[in-house]
Amino acid sequence: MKILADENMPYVEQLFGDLGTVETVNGRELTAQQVSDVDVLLVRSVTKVNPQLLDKANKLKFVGSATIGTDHIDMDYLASRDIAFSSAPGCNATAVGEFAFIAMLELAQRFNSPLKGKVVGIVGAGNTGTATAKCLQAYGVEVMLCDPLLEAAGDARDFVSLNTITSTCDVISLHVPITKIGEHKTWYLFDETRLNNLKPNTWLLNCCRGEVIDNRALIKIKQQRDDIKVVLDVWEGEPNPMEELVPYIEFCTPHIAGYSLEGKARGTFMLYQQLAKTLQISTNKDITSLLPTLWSQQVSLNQIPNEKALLQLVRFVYDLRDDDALFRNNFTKPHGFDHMRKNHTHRREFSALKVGNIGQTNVNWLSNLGFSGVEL
Ligand SMILES: NC(=O)C1=CN([C@@H]2O[C@H](COP(=O)(O)OP(=O)(O)OC[C@H]3O[C@@H](n4cnc5c(N)ncnc54)[C@H](O)[C@@H]3O)[C@@H](O)[C@H]2O)C=CC1
Ligand SMILES: O=C(O)C(=O)[C@H](O)COP(=O)(O)O
Repeated sequence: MKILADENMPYVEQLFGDLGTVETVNGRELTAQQVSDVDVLLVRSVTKVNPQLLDKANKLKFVGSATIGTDHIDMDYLASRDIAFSSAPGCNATAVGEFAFIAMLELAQRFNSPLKGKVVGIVGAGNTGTATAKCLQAYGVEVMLCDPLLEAAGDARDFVSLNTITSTCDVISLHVPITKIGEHKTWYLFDETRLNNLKPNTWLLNCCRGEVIDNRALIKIKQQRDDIKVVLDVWEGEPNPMEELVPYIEFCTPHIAGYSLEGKARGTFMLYQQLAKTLQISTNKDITSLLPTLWSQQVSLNQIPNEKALLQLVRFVYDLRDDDALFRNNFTKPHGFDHMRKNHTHRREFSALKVGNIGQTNVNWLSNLGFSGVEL
């Protein structure tokens, strides 16, 4: 069996090696010729899986995407060809939640304006939105959720409208899929009018898809309003972000909010399990044995961390400023955006670090945030 996989998919050989011959390719440049003789195709978000790519792939029986988003996949076409498909819902939700939380702590430090005490609006309360809310609530920050689809489906949580979010919240974090049609379409959900209506000093974070914000309108607004602070992990027109936009953004990253080692490994592992199910073979591998330990496994605290100390703790796991600096130096270089993604040093999730307490300090909220606990 020939298995063709995106080169940015860790652990693919370890997991799929026993099932067939694994070859890796540049997913953005994948051609119809390269997939013409494959049985299994494993992609990431940069590969458009459509008739143009697959028309010659007559042996293909399974397509897997190690991602949460599926906007790059023509599902109807796969169904019409009777090709099994699986994505990896939720695989990197923790990574995105922690990334958004870390970015908010960084903004708080930069503008000397504590996160604690602010109200954060989450737009899209699915896996990544909920993971973001979980971090914020563990730290004691008030969260408002906006998700008209979940609300209509009877989700028991409290929801508010998008207008309430923009008029009430100090921070807004976007976590919706990209959709171009329907009552709740998200393409340019934040258009010029909505951006104009943001209340003074709003912090706006986008970790979902670039086109949820009209990036040209964002440039225009930022030229007039320096009070709004923006963090972008995703960009309209990837892999070529608008060069004029970058100087207006506080923290810039190349679509790596979901790039924790755990998140990527989970994505590959979920596809391995789904392929095994499709082929009706039993699996004998587990994900934990694949993951290395963090360079430092444990830190001890002797007092309850204040916000500054919390930022130091999270920087110990992931320092967002490093990726921001790399971005600014590299995004205009040829293939710069994809090169940064390919060579990204996968950060670890909070759970990779054990946080213990010395003395009577209660750090339960840090376990709620995701850190592993340790008895000292
Ligand atoms: N930056 C990155 O590295 C990553 C980006 N993503 C992106 O984030 C998106 C969301 O991921 P998940 O939370 O896991 O998906 P999900 O499907 O679990 O949740 C998305 C939620 O958005 C809601 N929604 C849809 N339209 C809405 C609207 N107009 N207003 C408010 N809510 C709306 C849906 O009802 C759903 O509950 C993915 O589709 C993907 O495009 C996902 C993972 C990593
Ligand atoms: O899961 C998703 O959806 C994402 O946006 C991925 O984290 C993007 O990563 P790649 O698939 O482009 O490597």
